Amino acid sequence: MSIEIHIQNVVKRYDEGKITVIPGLSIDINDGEFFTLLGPSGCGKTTLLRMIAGFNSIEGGEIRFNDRVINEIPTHKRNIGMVFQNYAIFPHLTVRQNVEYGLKFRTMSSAERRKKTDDIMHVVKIAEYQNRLPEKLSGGQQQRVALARAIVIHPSVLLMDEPLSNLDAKLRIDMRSAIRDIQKEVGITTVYVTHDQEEALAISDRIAVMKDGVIQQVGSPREIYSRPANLFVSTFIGHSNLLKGEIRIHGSEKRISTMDGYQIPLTNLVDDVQDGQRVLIAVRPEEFVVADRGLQAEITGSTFLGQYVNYAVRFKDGIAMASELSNEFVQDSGSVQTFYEVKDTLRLDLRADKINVFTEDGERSLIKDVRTYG
Ligand SMILES: Nc1ncnc2c1ncn2[C@@H]1O[C@H](COP(=O)(O)OP(=O)(O)OP(=O)(O)O)[C@@H](O)[C@H]1O
Repeated sequence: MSIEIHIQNVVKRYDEGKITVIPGLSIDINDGEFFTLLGPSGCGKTTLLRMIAGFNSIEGGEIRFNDRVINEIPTHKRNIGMVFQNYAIFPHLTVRQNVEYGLKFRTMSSAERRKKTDDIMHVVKIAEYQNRLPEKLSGGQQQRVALARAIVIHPSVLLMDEPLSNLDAKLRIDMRSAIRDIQKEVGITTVYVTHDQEEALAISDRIAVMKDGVIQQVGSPREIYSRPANLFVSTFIGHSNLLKGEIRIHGSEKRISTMDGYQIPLTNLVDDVQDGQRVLIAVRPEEFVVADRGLQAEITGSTFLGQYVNYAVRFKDGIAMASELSNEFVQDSGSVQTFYEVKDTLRLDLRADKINVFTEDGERSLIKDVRTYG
């Protein structure tokens, strides 16, 4: 069954209404979509997920699954599958019994129950250890069991709250692709909570970035990374180097002037910028180009990371930043040096079509066509 989730102006208050955690939030989640709520600790991700699940009351607005308002519908009647960080699988039951447990409250023949369990263990790739107890499984395998138990009921909606946070770094990466593949195979509309931006970029169809209970931007991973709607999104997702600058308008041409006087022509600024307006320029590390012209920079440190060298750089106007240059890139640039040493000076140009420009207070992007709500 196809399910869209519509969240309209929902409000969450705690402590008898004294604390407002979500002041009025709206999102539409598409059928079959892998949708992620991303934000720093305490921004209200879990609170919102628990409202969708029915564990939290809703103090205003409504949540609908398709046309059906679910505000007052108890959790067990919402047909939801859930996976949390602590797996919550039963230690005294085998893998098969754990998965089958998901079907305990469904009326069906034992043959049907067995077939559904077999099918899902196959999809989630745990059939080979179906007779083992959880203590004989790795963390990743246990999380697969939890996932299998959540989806064996063919839920309308799958909710996951930081399901990978107990796993080590390597396993997290393996499991996030596994979760994504399984979700695409079964096609269940999924809401996923994480504070890990790389995980969100890797796993999601779309991401809602939240801060203090307010959505900052909704968009595809690519949109959010390359065209952040404000400074918060720009610095929360990936690394952004910040430079101060000013708008210069000469006839129909618009430029950004950095503090050391370097001028970057930009063709994609919004129409309402003013000559002399102060702005913030956000540059991803990979948007620097070693060139003959550009910002004067001095290397203040370097970290070798295999594919990349991460350089700390100081610019003439004194702002220090980290710049990641790939080894290959530095070689291909025609520079005589493959690697730079501390105290080396160089010039860094910026990829004008890639950089982002924000109002001085960081509240709004000044790049045309940036979508706040995808
Ligand atoms: N039962 C509660 N009573 C009062 N305040 C609460 C309650 N549950 C959560 N909060 C507050 O609501 C805010 C949002 O919490 P929530 O757990 O939703 O954040 P989160 O974004 O999921 O954070 P994390 O990533 O740390 O889990 C926090 O300030 C938290 O202290």
